Amino acid sequence: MKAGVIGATGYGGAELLRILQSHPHFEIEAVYSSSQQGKSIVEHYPHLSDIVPMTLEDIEPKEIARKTGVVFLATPSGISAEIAPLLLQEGCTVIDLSGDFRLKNTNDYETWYKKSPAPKEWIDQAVYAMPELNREQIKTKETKFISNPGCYPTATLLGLAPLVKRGLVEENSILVDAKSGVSGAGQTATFGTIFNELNENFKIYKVNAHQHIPEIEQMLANWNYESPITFNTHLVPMTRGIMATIYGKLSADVTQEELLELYSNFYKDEPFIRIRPDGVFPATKEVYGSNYCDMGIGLDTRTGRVTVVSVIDNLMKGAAGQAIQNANILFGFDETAGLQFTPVYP
Ligand SMILES: NC(=O)C1=CN([C@@H]2O[C@H](COP(=O)(O)OP(=O)(O)OC[C@H]3O[C@@H](n4cnc5c(N)ncnc54)[C@H](OP(=O)(O)O)[C@@H]3O)[C@@H](O)[C@H]2O)C=CC1
Ligand SMILES: CC(=O)N[C@@H](CCC(=O)OP(=O)(O)O)C(=O)O
Repeated sequence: MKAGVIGATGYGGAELLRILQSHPHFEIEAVYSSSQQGKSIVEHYPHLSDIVPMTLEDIEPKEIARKTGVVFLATPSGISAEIAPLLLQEGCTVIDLSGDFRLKNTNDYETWYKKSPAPKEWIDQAVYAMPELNREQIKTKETKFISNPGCYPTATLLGLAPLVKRGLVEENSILVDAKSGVSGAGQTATFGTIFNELNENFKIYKVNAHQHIPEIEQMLANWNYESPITFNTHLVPMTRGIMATIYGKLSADVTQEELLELYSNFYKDEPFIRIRPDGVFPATKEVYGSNYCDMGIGLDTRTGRVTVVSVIDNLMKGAAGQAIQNANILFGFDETAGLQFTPVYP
């Protein structure tokens, strides 16, 4: 299957190329750029020098449709909203990594992203695709447009799903304390991401205003958890990794043993989910460079609250890895194809 990557010069794009390069069923047919057309991708990313030295091409939807069977959009929010409809109209199968097609309610998009939403007809066609939670919907023959989930929502929703789907969390009790490495902010430096600001520092940002809050709440509402969550994000001086520490008040008497059993059973057939044994909690390095989401679960018997720790690599399970997992499902390939990376450690 011939694949194209738009936004190939970005971090998400580079990670897609790293995976696609050795994927057994996809081959990189073309890479696209809005600012570096005519240059080789290797000039921008020398670490990719063993892929065919590919020249970055102009984003021409007709030509992209002619050349590729699937196109990955690793472009910023606001940009995907413009490009995806043009590609879909030409008959492309599109996997979009941005936040532009995740929120079904366009008012939510305007409120949280502070931008104009994508056309509603295309938002309605996009399948919000987190394989562990809605695999069957991704598999349907009509699916031509995947909206890949956000990095924080991936770690958070995978951590919450077993509890919330079983109705084990009290309304108005979920708090999420999330931390990310700096590659989550993409490759363009801002004041907050320069070395002096990051080094030996630890910062909270977008307090109670992160654009991933409505994405998480949208899915929780599908599981009949209707109340808002408290969700905050922190920037950690590391390159990759997300840790979501999730707290919720339990609505029934359950033991630590039962909680571990619940999580182990819920994810027992999932190739990319690993549940730690009793008393063990994952660290971000334990998933670095891989498509895993690792979790640890701890019951606090004094407060009746549960703590779930969920870690992913933001560029893998949080972006490019999940996008390839979705593409594998969409095209009927083995879901783990091209994604069997053991984490890089230490
Ligand atoms: N980084 C992460 O961990 C995650 C990122 N995402 C999402 O994935 C997408 C890509 O993120 P990331 O790779 O980090 O971002 P980067 O900023 O690293 O790269 C984005 C790329 O988009 C391209 N671009 C910028 N403006 C335009 C434009 N007007 N038209 C076409 N292309 C444009 C640029 O390439 P060029 O100038 O060559 O066109 C740029 O390299 C974003 O929507 C992000 O929110 C989602 C989950 C996690
Ligand atoms: C560390 C960092 O800055 N992370 C970004 C993640 C953005 C992202 O992935 O944007 P989407 O909304 O398109 O998913 C942030 O918190 O905004």
